[in-house]
Amino acid sequence: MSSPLEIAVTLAEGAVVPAYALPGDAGADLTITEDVELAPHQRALVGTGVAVAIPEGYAGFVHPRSGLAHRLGLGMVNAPGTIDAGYRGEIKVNLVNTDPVTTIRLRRGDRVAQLVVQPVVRAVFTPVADLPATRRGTGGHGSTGRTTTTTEGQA
Ligand SMILES: O=c1ccn([C@H]2C[C@H](O)[C@@H](COP(=O)(O)OP(=O)(O)OP(=O)(O)O)O2)c(=O)[nH]1
Ligand SMILES: [Mg+2]
Repeated sequence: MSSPLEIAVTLAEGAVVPAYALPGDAGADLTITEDVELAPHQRALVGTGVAVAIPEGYAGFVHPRSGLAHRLGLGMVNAPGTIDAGYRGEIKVNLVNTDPVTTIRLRRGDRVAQLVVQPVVRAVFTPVADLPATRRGTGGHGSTGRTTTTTEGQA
C-alpha cells in the first residue's frame, strides 16, 4: 500500500481531526462545531473548525454523507465543495434540508460531510478555430437515448 499523503490541519475549539471511519474509505468525515436546526428546504453554512494545507497538485472535495441523505434528506447545496490547495480558512459546509416536511436537528460533533482528497491537474486553455472530431460530437443531455426509468410521456 502506498504511504498516505500528509496534510497539516489546525483545529478551532470543538473541532475534530478529519478521520476515515474504515480502512479503504475515500472520504474522511468532517464534523460541525455548532448545533444546527434546518427547517424543510432551509440551508445553512456551517463551520467544521478545521483548516487544512492541502499540497499543490491536490484538492479536497467535500461530499455529503449518503446515510444522512437517505435517512434525513440532508444534502449540500454545492456538492462537492472544492477546497483549493491554497485555502487556509475554515472548511465550511453548505447544508440543506431537502425534506419537504421534517426539520433536521444536527448536534455539534456530528459527522455531516466527508472530505475526499484527490490529485488535480492544472490545464492551459488554448483558444482554437475548430476542435478535434469525436463520435459524440456535440450530442449531450440524453442524446444516447432514454433510460428505462424516465417518466417522460407518461400520464
Ligand atoms: O464547500 C465548500 C466550498 C469551498 N470552501 C472554501 C474552500 C475553497 O478553497 C474556497 C473557495 O471555494 P470556491 O472556489 O468553490 O468558491 P468561489 O465562490 O469561487 O469563491 P472564490 O472567489 O473565493 O474562489 O471556499 C469551503 O470551505 N467549503
Ligand atoms: Mg473559486
